[in-house]
Amino acid sequence: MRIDVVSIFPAYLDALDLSLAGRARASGLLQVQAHDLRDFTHDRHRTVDDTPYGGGAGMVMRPEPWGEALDAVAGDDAVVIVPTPSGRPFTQRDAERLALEQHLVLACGRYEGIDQRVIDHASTRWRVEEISLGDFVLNGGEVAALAVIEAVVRLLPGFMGNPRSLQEESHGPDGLLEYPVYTKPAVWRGLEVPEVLRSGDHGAIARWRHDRALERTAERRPDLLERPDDHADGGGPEAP
Ligand SMILES: COC(=O)COc1cccc(COC(=O)c2cn[nH]c2)c1
Repeated sequence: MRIDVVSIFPAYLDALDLSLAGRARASGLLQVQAHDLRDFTHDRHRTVDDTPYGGGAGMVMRPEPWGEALDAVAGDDAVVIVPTPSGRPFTQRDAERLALEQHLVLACGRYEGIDQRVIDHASTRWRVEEISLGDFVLNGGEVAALAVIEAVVRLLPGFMGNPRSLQEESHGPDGLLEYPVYTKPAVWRGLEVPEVLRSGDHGAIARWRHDRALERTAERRPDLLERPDDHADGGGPEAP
């Protein structure tokens, strides 16, 4: 897989060298390249933003540099991913789907956003996905891009140390949150590990874990229990 990231702060992506993606890159199965949007400007001040038509606070990212950057970076098979507060919610299902792609281009917006014509024009040439990581606002797409890259890269075959751990994780096939986990010591600050987990009774352990996952999901994410088809693979009967 190849991942290109376009940003006015390309150094943000250096963090990938520290993470799983760093190992994956070493294995040659993944190429990640950050690009400075300002390299696609031609004025002395390398201007990337301007005042918004229609007025309003803040600045908007100019279309010309973005047009040239995407032309230079995105191949025909690329999926252009634009993190934005106004995007569709990004879920584990999306990470799984994107992990099957050959080329991802992350377009990191800043200020009040990127001129809409960039998205409109890009959509005539590539698959473009505007995605949201949550109902909050960052100063730019870089942190979101790091999160999307990590969520995708960890699913690539051969990158995750122990593939089994991919099956039993939150937002996994059963669509529930992860159950609580414990390790040694058996007693820590007077707190004991639940007895069942040390019983060796794997059936009882599986039941206990499912019950805890259900409990936690009902408590923290009741939405995941309402429409199973949105979150789990298959799940309940198809809606009529
Ligand atoms: C068309 O897309 C754009 O214009 C993107 O522009 C911006 C502007 C400001 C901040 C961001 C970064 O995304 C988020 O803040 C975000 C993503 N998920 N939750 C919060 C992106």
